[in-house]
Amino acid sequence: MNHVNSINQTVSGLLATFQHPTLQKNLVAIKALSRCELVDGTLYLSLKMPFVWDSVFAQLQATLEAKLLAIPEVKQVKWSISYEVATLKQANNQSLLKNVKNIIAVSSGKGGVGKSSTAVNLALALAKEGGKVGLLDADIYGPSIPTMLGTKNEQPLSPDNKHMSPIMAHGLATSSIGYLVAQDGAMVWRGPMASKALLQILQDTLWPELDYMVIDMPPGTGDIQLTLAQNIPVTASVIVTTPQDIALVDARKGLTMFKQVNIPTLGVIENMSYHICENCGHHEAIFGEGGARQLAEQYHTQLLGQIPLHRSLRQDLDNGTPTVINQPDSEFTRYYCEIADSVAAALYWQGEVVPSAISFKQV
Ligand SMILES: Nc1ncnc2c1ncn2[C@@H]1O[C@H](COP(=O)(O)OP(=O)(O)OP(=O)(O)O)[C@@H](O)[C@H]1O
Repeated sequence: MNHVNSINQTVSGLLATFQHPTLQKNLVAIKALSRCELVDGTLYLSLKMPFVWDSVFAQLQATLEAKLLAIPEVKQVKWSISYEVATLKQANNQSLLKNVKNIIAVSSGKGGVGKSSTAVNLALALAKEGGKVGLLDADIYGPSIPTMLGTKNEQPLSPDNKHMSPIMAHGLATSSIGYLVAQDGAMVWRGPMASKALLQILQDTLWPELDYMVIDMPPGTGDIQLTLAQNIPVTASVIVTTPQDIALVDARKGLTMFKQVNIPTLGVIENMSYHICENCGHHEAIFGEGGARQLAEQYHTQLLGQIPLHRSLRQDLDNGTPTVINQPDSEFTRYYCEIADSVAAALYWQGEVVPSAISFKQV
């Protein structure tokens, strides 16, 4: 066997041993290695992944670095990662939205559990992990995304008097009904009207090419949510809950609703899992413990992650710079990034890949 082949085989063998919850098949099986080349003692390793994975990529490097440096010819390793995010088939065979590969609906059975906060930080974390990401605020009752992103005084421009440009915020392409109505304008929407308005915003926004669009759905499981879920070309959903019993009862209704309309659920995110005392760092489970995990098990889905209740998370949102932006190196951002990787991976493994030739076809 020649030298090059033997290094290739050693590297592949090592890569194949790397295990992580985001990998249902190993890196070699999914043909993730796009470059393996030894030049003057430097081993260039490049991965191309079908879902965002930056944080796990850092873990991979830490796990394998020493083993790679133990190969006699290798003096140093230069890693890189790129993405060709897969388009997964939409639920209910809905037509794809132009430029948008995958749509993730973030829902909650009950109001006030932190659905919008989670949607915003999840979208930012998907971007931080390597994706091109959009965020649509579909919470027609109280569109809070513009406040959370610090864009509430902005108004979308219309370059052709028909479509509108998204508002760019912290690297996300965003749109919200909040950009179009007066801030104190009380909105009384009936199901079909709300759904029509939302679909129009979704379709009339000039979205750039996006790997993931996160939709902040209105809270609850009534007619409006059902109509929206059925009419938006959603790929999959995520349910946000707190560990409190009453929130869990409503989260259950959310899981049932998506099942009824055949939209797969990727898992449950538990927000306000425990309170972190600002003075002493003590963790207290003020809303109870273990509820979301049990819920996920009962519905054969996964607990995607747990976010603590902490004053700085609220402050960051109130200031228009969510935690993933304002505290990029914090433990909170790490939690959101881990959730983002789990969401992106679950979407890929649960879904059916649409060949890339038709994935950008306009509807
Ligand atoms: N983990 C957290 N720690 C601290 N504050 C939080 C956390 N999650 C959410 N909040 C705060 O709780 C409030 C409600 O959050 P948010 O608006 O995201 O809830 P929601 O479920 O989207 O509400 P609605 O149902 O009204 O749309 C906000 O002020 C937000 O800043």
